[in-house]
Amino acid sequence: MTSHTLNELIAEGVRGRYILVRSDLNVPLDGSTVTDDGRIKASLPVLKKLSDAGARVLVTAHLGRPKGAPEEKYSLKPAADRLAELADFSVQLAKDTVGASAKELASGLQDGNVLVLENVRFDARETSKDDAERGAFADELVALTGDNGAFVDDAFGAVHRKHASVYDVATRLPSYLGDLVHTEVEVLRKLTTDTQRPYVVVLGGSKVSDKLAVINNLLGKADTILVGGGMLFTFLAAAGHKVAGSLLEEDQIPVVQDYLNRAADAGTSFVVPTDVVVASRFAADADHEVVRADAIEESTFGASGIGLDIGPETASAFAAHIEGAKTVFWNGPMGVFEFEAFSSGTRAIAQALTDTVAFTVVGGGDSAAAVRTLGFDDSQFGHISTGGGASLEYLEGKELPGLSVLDR
Ligand SMILES: Nc1ncnc2c1ncn2[C@@H]1O[C@H](COP(=O)(O)OP(=O)(O)O)[C@@H](O)[C@H]1O
Ligand SMILES: O=C(OP(=O)(O)O)[C@H](O)COP(=O)(O)O
Repeated sequence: MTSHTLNELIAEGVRGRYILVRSDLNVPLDGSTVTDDGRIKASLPVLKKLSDAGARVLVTAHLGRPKGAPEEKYSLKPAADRLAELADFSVQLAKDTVGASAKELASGLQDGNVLVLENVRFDARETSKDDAERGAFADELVALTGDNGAFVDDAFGAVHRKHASVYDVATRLPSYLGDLVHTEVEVLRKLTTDTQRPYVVVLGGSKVSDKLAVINNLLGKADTILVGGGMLFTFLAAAGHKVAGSLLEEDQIPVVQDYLNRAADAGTSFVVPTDVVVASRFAADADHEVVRADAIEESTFGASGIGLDIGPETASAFAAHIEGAKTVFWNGPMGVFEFEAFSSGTRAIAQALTDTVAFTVVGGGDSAAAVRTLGFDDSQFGHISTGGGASLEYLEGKELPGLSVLDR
């Protein structure tokens, strides 16, 4: 990559200039409480560097996946409040993204102050597939920076998204690579150029179709793919098993069948769970039991049972693969770790990663949150990436819009 760096921008001089920064502040919340502030802490250094240099910083970010209109539960307020607590500079939050509040607060911004704009996904144009629509939104974001603005992309977790605040603003302003994105890419680049084998990839989480898409290019790259989390049920269904009320993306079954058919020739083996924890309902205090993965509907809860974690036999099998690996990449919790009763699988995988001599990378907002909330420390892993989908797409060798747009 030959992008301009943040240090180059600082050297050009930013005092008094409006600098638009895309950060990834997509943090897990419990009501209005941030349950893991890893992404906020990771975003802080770039904001501080710009603030210290006298820039007037406008931060764009998303939270969750609102449907293109404001929704209070997706407000960036909890994230902005936490950022303000951690920062030694002024942080304000606009009530909108490019509306009256954003304009008024931006125009009153002093040198060194930071203004967070409300969730960019409250505007449907942010994620539109239509270039003109995204462009129009990008124009409005850029207009907030006046006539001497610049753009810094520091949202590693969103570099795989061709969205207005990631991609289109960079085609309109002098643009620079943020330090977080730079560091993340350096680590992942080393992993792809000098992969020590066996290379084991552990996949889970709930963004099933996003992550299934990535497997296509991991075939032949990874030696073993351990399948947990929400996506395991699509694998079980592809093998002809019933999964009761578990998370299932039926339209993805043929995709998974194709992967399973091609795996052996590609030199990649899939390890699919042999047992799962099935619950009576999606709740922390739900009744639950361990059943064979091919007999989920035979649990006490019948067709209404929901698989919320991998079982102990699967966790041990996964741990053995991780123990024998030289490189491990993990994205996506093995189960609904937010509920103690369904956190064992995720805990077992985190433990296995800390025990192995392999180089380990954990990627993803919720995966990083999981290892921290389960009591592990960042220092126990080779690298904790702020991006799950982004790091997976980087590892599969795909061109990432948020990075390629910064290339000179
Ligand atoms: N079996 C399951 N059913 C439903 N949700 C699950 C299951 N296993 C894991 N999850 C959920 O997946 C979420 C994280 O998924 P995802 O966003 O894809 O991960 P990351 O942010 O690490 O990339 C967690 O909130 C977890 O509760
Ligand atoms: O949480 C994120 O990605 P991740 O769950 O893959 O780590 C990023 O903030 C991107 O969010 P998105 O997947 O809704 O575009």
